[in-house]
Amino acid sequence: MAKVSLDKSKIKFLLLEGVHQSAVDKLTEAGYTNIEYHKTALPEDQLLESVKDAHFIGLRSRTQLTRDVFEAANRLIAVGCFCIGTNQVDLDAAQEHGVAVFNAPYSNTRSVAELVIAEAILLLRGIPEKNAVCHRGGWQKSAEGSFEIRGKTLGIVGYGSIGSQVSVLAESLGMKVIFSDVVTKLPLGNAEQCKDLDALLTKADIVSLHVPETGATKMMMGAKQIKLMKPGAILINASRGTVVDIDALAEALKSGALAGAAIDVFPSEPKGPQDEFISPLREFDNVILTPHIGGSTIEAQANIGVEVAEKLIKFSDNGTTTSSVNFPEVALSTHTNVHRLLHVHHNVPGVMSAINRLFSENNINIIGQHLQTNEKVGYVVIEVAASNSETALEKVREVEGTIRCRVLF
Ligand SMILES: NC(=O)C1=CN([C@@H]2O[C@H](COP(=O)(O)OP(=O)(O)OC[C@H]3O[C@@H](n4cnc5c(N)ncnc54)[C@H](O)[C@@H]3O)[C@@H](O)[C@H]2O)C=CC1
Ligand SMILES: O=C(O)C(=O)COP(=O)(O)O
Repeated sequence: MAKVSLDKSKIKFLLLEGVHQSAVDKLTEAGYTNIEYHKTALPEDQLLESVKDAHFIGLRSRTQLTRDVFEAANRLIAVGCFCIGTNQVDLDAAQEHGVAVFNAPYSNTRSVAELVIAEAILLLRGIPEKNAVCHRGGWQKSAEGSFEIRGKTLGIVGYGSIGSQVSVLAESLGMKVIFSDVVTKLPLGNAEQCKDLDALLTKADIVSLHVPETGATKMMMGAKQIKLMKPGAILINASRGTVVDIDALAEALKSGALAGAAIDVFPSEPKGPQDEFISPLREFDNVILTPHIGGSTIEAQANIGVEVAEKLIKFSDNGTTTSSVNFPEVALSTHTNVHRLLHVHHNVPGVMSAINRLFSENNINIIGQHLQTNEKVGYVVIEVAASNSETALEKVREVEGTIRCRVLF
């Protein structure tokens, strides 16, 4: 019988930005040996070249997967974001090209939350300045401007996985927690939801941002919002660099309106260690600057490697799209004695009836069918007898509205 599915050794995984070895190990164990591994993000021209024959891409927050990349990646079937954020991927373009995108929504939550709490303690004690003074030979032994975090009010903006985890840790340290979110959320512990961001800003001693990058969160902490913060308050941002107006923050620090800040993410981040980190915040000793390492712990990275690799393997091996961020979710068991056609199509009237008609006209029995749709695309998995799969694949590919179709033995 003619081959209708690729050998695993021919399925190329392009792994970027030093995703953890645990991902490589998982893929290899599952028989996927064609792995192009890069420790860093690739320059755009090199990325466009490397994606040409890639079936899967694995990346972190740095690599921008634009529409141009999807246009160049003819064979691509899925993207794995080995992180939480998916703003670096043009999800609409991915969907239009029939490419499923996965991420690791929880694996580095705790790492970010721990860092935020540590920064809150250090900043309220004025440690970053005192540390800098010591390094320069000084000795600033004073309680002036140093406070315990116990009893202080933490304002969490975005009460999702990370925000709510920060909330629990903060309360365990005796902080009062308030939060704002676009969605009404069940408060954990004694936390209280504020009516809006402005209300939170006027009450919090420390404001910590945990929103995703969206149109609505872009510059949500601008000059106006920063001015609403309490005199001597502290701002922590480990969400995305576009959320804070860095120049306005620098102004507030210069004038002494804010007592300090901890910033992990920036509007423009160096591409790698070879590039200089440029920011107006470099001059402030009372600002903790970190190179986007909120989720960078050994534990988080190892877990993320396994979690995302498993999602890609499942999708490749049996078509499961559970927890995809842009694709209709179909959960499938392993298939035995049948071949599976995985058909991605535009969600327009007539596609499914055309597919079913075609099966009936060609006398191909449908053993199982699993369909899920979202607003734009439909994903149908059709199980047929092995002897029918080649013809079935040939036929369904011709159905108008088809984006892509592959077959699994
Ligand atoms: N610094 C780092 O290394 C890391 C940064 N991140 C960033 O943290 C973000 C948050 O992560 P999670 O908590 O896991 O996400 P999540 O999706 O669980 O929570 C985000 C929360 O923000 C809320 N939200 C969305 N738009 C909002 C708006 N305009 N105003 C107020 N609230 C809004 C949502 O309703 C949700 O409750 C990620 O999207 C990512 O960008 C995540 C991991 C590591
Ligand atoms: O998980 C996220 O969204 C992050 O921002 C972490 O990104 P990274 O994997 O460290 O490039």
